[in-house]
Amino acid sequence: MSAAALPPRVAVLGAGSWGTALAALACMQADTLIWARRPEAAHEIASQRRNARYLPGITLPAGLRATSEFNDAIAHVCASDSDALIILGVPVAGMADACARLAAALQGRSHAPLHVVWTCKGMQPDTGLLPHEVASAALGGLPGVSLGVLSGPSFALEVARGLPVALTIASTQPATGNAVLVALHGQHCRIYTSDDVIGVEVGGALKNVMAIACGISDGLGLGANARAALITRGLAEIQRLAQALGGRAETVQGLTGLGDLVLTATGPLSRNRQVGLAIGEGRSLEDILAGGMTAEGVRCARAALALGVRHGVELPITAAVCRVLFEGQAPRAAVATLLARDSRPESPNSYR
Ligand SMILES: NC(=O)C1=CN([C@@H]2O[C@H](COP(=O)(O)OP(=O)(O)OC[C@H]3O[C@@H](n4cnc5c(N)ncnc54)[C@H](OP(=O)(O)O)[C@@H]3O)[C@@H](O)[C@H]2O)C=CC1
Ligand SMILES: O=C(CO)COP(=O)(O)O
Repeated sequence: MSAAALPPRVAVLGAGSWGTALAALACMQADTLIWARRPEAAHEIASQRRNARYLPGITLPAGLRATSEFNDAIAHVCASDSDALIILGVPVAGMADACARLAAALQGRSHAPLHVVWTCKGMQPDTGLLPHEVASAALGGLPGVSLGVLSGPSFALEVARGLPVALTIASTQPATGNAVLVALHGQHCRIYTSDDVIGVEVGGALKNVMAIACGISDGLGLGANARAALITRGLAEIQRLAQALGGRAETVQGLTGLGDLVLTATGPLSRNRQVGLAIGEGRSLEDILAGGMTAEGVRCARAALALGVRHGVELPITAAVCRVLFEGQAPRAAVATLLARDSRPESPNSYR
């Protein structure tokens, strides 16, 4: 697959840090409009070239247009006479809402092939549904609409600064991979393609939980050896769940699994790691999340554990994170419990 075709029109729905950084990237080669639900956020992007709350210090490209009118964003892509791309930049908690809104806005509109891709990393808290299940329920039956997930190791602030990044688009529809490739693959951004939607989504969801675990360990001052062990055994845990759900081990070992796990578990910009660090230093979860920070590993930990139970997959690190976050177990006691487990073969599948 090459990036030879004309770039599609792009609408980015959600103007937080990642939506804005992706829109800034896309507008370098595609006609791009970003939608923010708050009018003042759209106005700040359009008139001041800034999104100070989410990307402090960044000047956005002059070519990026913004709106707070949802229908304007949908009209922008539907007006295209060739393939167009919608990127959902909302967290997993806003995914069902955004998909329902999108489905309603598309009713009765004609459009060329429309590719809808999401960037969220997590699971629905109550149901454990992965993002593709949420998207399929709302959008799956719509004619001319195909779906995919865009993921990988990518701190929004670094991307907004024009630093290099590699991302993976996973879709069962090659045309969706191609639309993302043509819109985003370029000087600073490499796009890889995959058809393993489940593997990509489980990697993105669980790496946040592992980043919390590594943050806790570092906050306790347990050292680099402990962090390396958590990353490696965390990867094995992610692989077990991904395979049980139908994903592939090779995907977990790629950008969206290992790559994003290493980034998030060690990178100072990670909000999930910051949550873990603060817990390890003795702060309460309520206090840490009081400012409204997006840290999807918190709610994902419980959903993933329940999913593991349903599928007979043991997730010891996820279970330890849950005990610390939700059951009041002291972080040091959780570490002791992990260390006291019986020895076993290192293979990720030795648990099943
Ligand atoms: N930040 C990063 O480096 C990366 C993030 N991601 C993933 O991308 C997703 C978005 O994260 P990120 O941009 O960081 O999050 P942020 O917290 O920075 O921003 C979230 C944005 O989504 C908006 N939003 C939230 N709920 C809804 C909703 N129901 N309808 C419409 N808009 C909504 C918020 O609007 P408002 O401002 O009005 O509250 C805000 O603009 C997450 O799943 C994250 O894991 C992936 C790769 C990198
Ligand atoms: O997903 C991310 C980088 O790929 C961002 O991680 P955090 O949500 O922990 O900040």
